[in-house]
Amino acid sequence: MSAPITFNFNVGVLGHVDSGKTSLSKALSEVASTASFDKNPQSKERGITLDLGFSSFCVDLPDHLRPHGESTDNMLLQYTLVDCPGHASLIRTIIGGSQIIDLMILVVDVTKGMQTQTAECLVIGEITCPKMIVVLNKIDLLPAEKQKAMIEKMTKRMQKTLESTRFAGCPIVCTAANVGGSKDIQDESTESLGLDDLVATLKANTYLPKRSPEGSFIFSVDHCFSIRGQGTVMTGTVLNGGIAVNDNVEIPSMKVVKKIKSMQMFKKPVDKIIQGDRAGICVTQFDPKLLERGLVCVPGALPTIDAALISVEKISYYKQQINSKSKFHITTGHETVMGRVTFFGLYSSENMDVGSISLNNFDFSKEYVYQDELIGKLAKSESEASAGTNQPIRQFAIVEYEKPVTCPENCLVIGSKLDTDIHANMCRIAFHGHLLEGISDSQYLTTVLPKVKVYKTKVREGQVERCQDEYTVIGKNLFKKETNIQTFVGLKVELSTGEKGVIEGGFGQSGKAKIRIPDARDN
Ligand SMILES: Nc1nc2c(ncn2[C@@H]2O[C@H](COP(=O)(O)OP(=O)(O)OP(=O)(O)O)[C@@H](O)[C@H]2O)c(=O)[nH]1
Repeated sequence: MSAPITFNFNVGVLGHVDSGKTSLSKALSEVASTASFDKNPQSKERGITLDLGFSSFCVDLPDHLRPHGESTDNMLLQYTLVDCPGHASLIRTIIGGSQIIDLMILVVDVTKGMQTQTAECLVIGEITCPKMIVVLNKIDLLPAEKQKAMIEKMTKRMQKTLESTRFAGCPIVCTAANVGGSKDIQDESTESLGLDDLVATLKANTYLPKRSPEGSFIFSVDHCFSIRGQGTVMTGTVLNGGIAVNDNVEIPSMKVVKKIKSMQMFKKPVDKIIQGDRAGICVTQFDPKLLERGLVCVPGALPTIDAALISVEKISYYKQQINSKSKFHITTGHETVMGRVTFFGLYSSENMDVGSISLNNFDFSKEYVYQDELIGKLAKSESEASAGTNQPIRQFAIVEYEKPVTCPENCLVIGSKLDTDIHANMCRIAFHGHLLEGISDSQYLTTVLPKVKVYKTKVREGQVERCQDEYTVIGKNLFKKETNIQTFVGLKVELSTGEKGVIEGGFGQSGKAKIRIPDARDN
């Protein structure tokens, strides 16, 4: 029989520390590759491959994924499980792998429910993952007589939590990945419950992700070792594009270009690899200690930058104040480096295509207003922003990195405070966005940054001079004669009578302002 056609589907296994991610990944691989639902002998042959948190198993391609009614006899679906660490490094690892995670399994310890990192994983999932399955693990720890009721209660609680997320209504499955919780998950005799149900749910929620060989080849290396007489092997995942044997790859962190001698996918030699594939790439010899983890690409595809213009969206679970000019851990693509962040907002309704935004597009003299802690007041929608509140329509930031970062264009950016005590029960992820422009010319930055003026949030008091009409009053003593009132248009005003209005513009030449009281119309 000819070699089977294998489709690959990447599953991220995430959850709080000790929820049972590793146990579940192991049990899932074993159950799936030995269970009766696999009639194809090839799937067993491929078995489990374990390396640094990655494992994989194959099943027959489920019917709903069969292309155009073709027979699936010789088609396999390979699941690659990415068992993500539950600790602080989680964010780095997950964001690193997020571009290839097609579905996330969120593991919850059923005896504990949502924990801090469960929430963080949910946040990361919302940013990066199209689909999710929740697994309530360790059901064996629930007393038999109360098991059903407790599972129901926890399921309801999870459903409620998920209601406000993109994952509302996602499947919730109960398991015991390691009945009795033997400390040694390598123990062959471990017993599990609910795994068949999980595999069935996983299959039902699997889709064939679009993988493209187009675009610049970018490969995330998670392991590197040398084979005497052959070369150095880098194992990892193709994030973008594709590459073939004999092509050259660049290792930006080492500033070298190497020729690809051979490649393997799950122990079988291959000539080409494309986006989403997990592979080992053997290149001409170099010291593997110099590259434990990192990115590799076609020469020139990954610029190194010192600063960046990014788009910004606040994470609602992050409760601390976010001040402009403060420092965050900034994960840009695959690297996490401290950065000083200057936030600013675009208030103008000017039609700007975010994809084409660069610092050159901004007219820093008049179009935009900047505030500190502005991000905390993010508008929920464009209509809210343009309805006359002082909310920016879009938010941006300039990040100045403490050391240079090598990253793909338009990559994901996440701002977090990873030094927050993990036990403090607080979400550490503050905002996310995309890289809009990398800046490697620090001189350019010194000319641009001073133009981003930060206005402190201030309350000014003035008096109503007179009512101009039913809905408009003229206010005085709010601004100085020389102030450009245009930059304050849209800001909120509250009258001592409790009515709320917005600044509509200047009035006359002496710093007076026209204030619209929309509520007056409704009364
Ligand atoms: N009773 C019971 N114990 C379990 C179950 N699943 C895992 N455990 C135990 O829980 C502990 C943590 O399991 P791991 O699989 O290492 O958890 P993890 O989430 O991968 O842990 P980190 O990677 O450290 O975050 C181990 O002692 C396991 O044996 C289960 O279903 N039932």
